[in-house]
Amino acid sequence: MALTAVLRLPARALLRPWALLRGVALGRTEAAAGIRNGARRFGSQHVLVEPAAAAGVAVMKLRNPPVNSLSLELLTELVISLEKLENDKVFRGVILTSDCPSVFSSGLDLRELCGRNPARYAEFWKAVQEMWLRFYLSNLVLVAAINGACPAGGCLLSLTCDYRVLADNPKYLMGLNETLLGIVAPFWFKDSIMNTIGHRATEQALQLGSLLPPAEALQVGMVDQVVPEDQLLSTALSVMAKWLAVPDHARQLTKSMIRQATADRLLKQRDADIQNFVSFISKDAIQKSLQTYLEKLKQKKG
Ligand SMILES: CCCCC/C=C\C/C=C\C=C\CC(=O)SCCNC(=O)CCNC(=O)[C@H](O)C(C)(C)COP(=O)(O)OP(=O)(O)OC[C@H]1O[C@@H](n2cnc3c(N)ncnc32)[C@H](O)[C@@H]1OP(=O)(O)O
Repeated sequence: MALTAVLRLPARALLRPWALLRGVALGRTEAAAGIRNGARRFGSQHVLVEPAAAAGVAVMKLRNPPVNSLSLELLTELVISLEKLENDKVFRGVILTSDCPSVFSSGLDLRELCGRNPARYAEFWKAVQEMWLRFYLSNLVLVAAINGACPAGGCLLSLTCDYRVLADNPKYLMGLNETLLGIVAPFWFKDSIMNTIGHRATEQALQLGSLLPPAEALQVGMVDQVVPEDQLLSTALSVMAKWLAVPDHARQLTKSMIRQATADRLLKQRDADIQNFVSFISKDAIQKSLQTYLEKLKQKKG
């Protein structure tokens, strides 16, 4: 960034050097446009973060076209973006949504699960764990504004949030469909859904790999609200206002009291969980199953 451009920045941007670094990553025009609007706007290649109209609230958009598959890069950038917001005392809440049309996130990037070596599988799985732990235990209020299909890892990401609003569109299916791919959701995926929809509903949803349309997702408690698509963001903002009316320290300690034990189950056995994943995913039968699923997805278009 040229010195003249730096000098034109408001003082508050200069106090946050990472905002400048992001400006460099974004390209000068986009960063400058954000600041000209009186709002700090930043992003990485796959995650766009901009302040919402409401004070203290940021909107975090996933942008890994075409379907926001959770690649190692996207997972890493999500964690970095959240950490930056947590360290910036201005922000108290985040609305998580998608920048890709009609898909919130297609889940873990299947290309990360096929044909890689054990070291890469281990690195990828560590990033999945990290994303889940950081989002699940975040001090910030997280509201998911789900504006598209939300299978598997996409559903998991939304389950880390404190509240989920889903746009009412019959194509926006949601759930943990791992069994349909011939794979098994790890225990912490299961814990996330069970803490949300309860034991009996989880028995069915997880074994059947159910992908639920909005009305059913609402009925089972997978989401808290279903609204017309054009009201998604305004609803998420209203929900956020209600959550931010509670003093942070009391809400944060309460959240941690409810969630820490679930996170600790993974924290106590992170390495074993990685080893489990690597040996499971490396099996020939699992690789075959995933390849077939990926090919079917590709053929769907033809
Ligand atoms: C006992 C021990 C247990 C140990 C635990 C071990 C293991 C657990 C392991 C793994 C857990 C994994 C969880 C996951 O998240 S797996 C991912 C599951 N995701 C899905 O099933 C969703 C698949 N995608 C879709 O259904 C559709 O794409 C979607 C509804 C999201 C969007 O449909 P749309 O019609 O708009 O787009 P498409 O034409 O289908 O897709 C466009 C393009 O993108 C490719 N693609 C789709 N999803 C993925 C993905 N998840 N990863 C990578 N690529 C994806 C698709 O193939 C198309 O590609 P192309 O044809 O344009 O090249």
